[in-house]
Amino acid sequence: MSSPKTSEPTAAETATTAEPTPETQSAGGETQVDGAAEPSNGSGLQEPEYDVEVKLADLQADPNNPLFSAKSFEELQLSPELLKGIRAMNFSKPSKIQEKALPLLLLNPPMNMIAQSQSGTGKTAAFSLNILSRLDLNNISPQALVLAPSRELARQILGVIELMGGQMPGLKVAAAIPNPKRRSDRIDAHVIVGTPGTVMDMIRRKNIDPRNLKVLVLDEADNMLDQQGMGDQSKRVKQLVPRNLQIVLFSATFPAKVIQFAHQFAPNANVLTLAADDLTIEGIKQLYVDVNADQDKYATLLKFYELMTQASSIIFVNSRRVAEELEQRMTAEGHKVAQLTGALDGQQRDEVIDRFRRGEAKVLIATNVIARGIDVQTVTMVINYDVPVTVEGRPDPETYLHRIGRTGRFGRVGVALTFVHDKRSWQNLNEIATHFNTELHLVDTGDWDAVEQMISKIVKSGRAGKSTKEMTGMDS
Ligand SMILES: Nc1ncnc2c1ncn2[C@@H]1O[C@H](COP(=O)(O)OP(=O)(O)OP(=O)(O)O)[C@@H](O)[C@H]1O
Repeated sequence: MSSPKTSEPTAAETATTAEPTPETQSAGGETQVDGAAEPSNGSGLQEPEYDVEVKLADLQADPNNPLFSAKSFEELQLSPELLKGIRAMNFSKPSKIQEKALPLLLLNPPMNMIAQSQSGTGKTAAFSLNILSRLDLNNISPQALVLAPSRELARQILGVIELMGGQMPGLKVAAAIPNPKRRSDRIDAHVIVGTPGTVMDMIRRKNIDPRNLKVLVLDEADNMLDQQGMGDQSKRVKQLVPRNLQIVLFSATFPAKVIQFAHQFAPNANVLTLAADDLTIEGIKQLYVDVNADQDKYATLLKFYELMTQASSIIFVNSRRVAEELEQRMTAEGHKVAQLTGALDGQQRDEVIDRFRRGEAKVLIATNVIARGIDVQTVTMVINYDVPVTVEGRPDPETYLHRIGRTGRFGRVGVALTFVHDKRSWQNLNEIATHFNTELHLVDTGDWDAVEQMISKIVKSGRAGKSTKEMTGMDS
């Protein structure tokens, strides 16, 4: 990053309020599996090139054995119903993480797994296939439990499992997310997907019977295990479920501070990891804009508005207050935006995210509640209106990575644009870029035509695969 043109901030300028709900926190990490660029998938999209390191808990699985790298779904000996489900999703071959993780996940007797792969590379399908292949459909009691950090993500995972298991007769999948009207309802389903607080509460009230659980998945596992995230809740859930179940931890990030706890939580796990340099996705063009003062941020944001509405965009902010202010101001000026923060009730949150998924709302202003896991393929632009920071006000590389990962899903291209407005925010972003050893490009707001042309070109091109220079007109 080039040096900031902005001056030293005042304390007031730098103060940011992290979203206080338990469903907001971040994660970060380093790690590395082998592999070359994927040929085109069924969708015509191409996965980015990256290496995954495999660490096996015991040597019963030889990583060089072709059985432990599945090049097709057929060779995994899945049921015909599951193969039909995969076809219905238009997946023609496994993604890199699916290729590596599935043979290990499906081993019998089951083994625990800690697996890392970049955002948008198909982790959900990997753990969902494992779950679905282990169910006894004749027994309508919970056999698999998936925990996720937000209701939005839990609902999304539920949708994937239902779609993938759509050909499995009698399959029941249920959500355990906050719902004041159904707090006392008992859940009879084969698979439960929920947020940890609600799941814990429902097990204690005997509305979820944990006795037949065989698989426990923590999606966004680093966040679910972090003491500043949902670590305590996840630990309590684990105390309430059978001891011998298969524990599966998935995330794009595993920062050093949680990795030890992850190994305690999922003992003797097979481990799939990525190198820190491989964490960012090439299809996501990372830009930043340097504005002079806080007030100029809004004016600059408006300049991008038209580009944002060309497809779908998310504007991330660090507090509910800024989300509300931006929404009110933009709406009053006739712009169509929606807002999603932990201040809304569950029903409102569901309505907002569903409208955004359907493309009825194109610009979504959000706090970190939806920074992780949300898969809306039409999102071509992510704006960090505020540089992500931890509750202590430190730069938060993991949240940055998860936020920008809402675009550029499964080989698509996207733009991630971060605003810096003073020395502190510039330093924070610079630390994030250094953490991932990645280059961010300065947008020259002196030439709007060029900016517009460059971003439109990326946004409209839709898919990755071209060189950065070709895509952006910039050297990477
Ligand atoms: N084998 C496959 N072939 C084609 N598309 C796939 C395949 N696997 C997953 N996808 C698609 O890729 C997209 C991203 O998948 P998913 O949401 O599971 O990513 P993720 O790795 O969990 O990302 P995040 O880290 O952001 O949670 C989804 O739209 C999914 O349908």
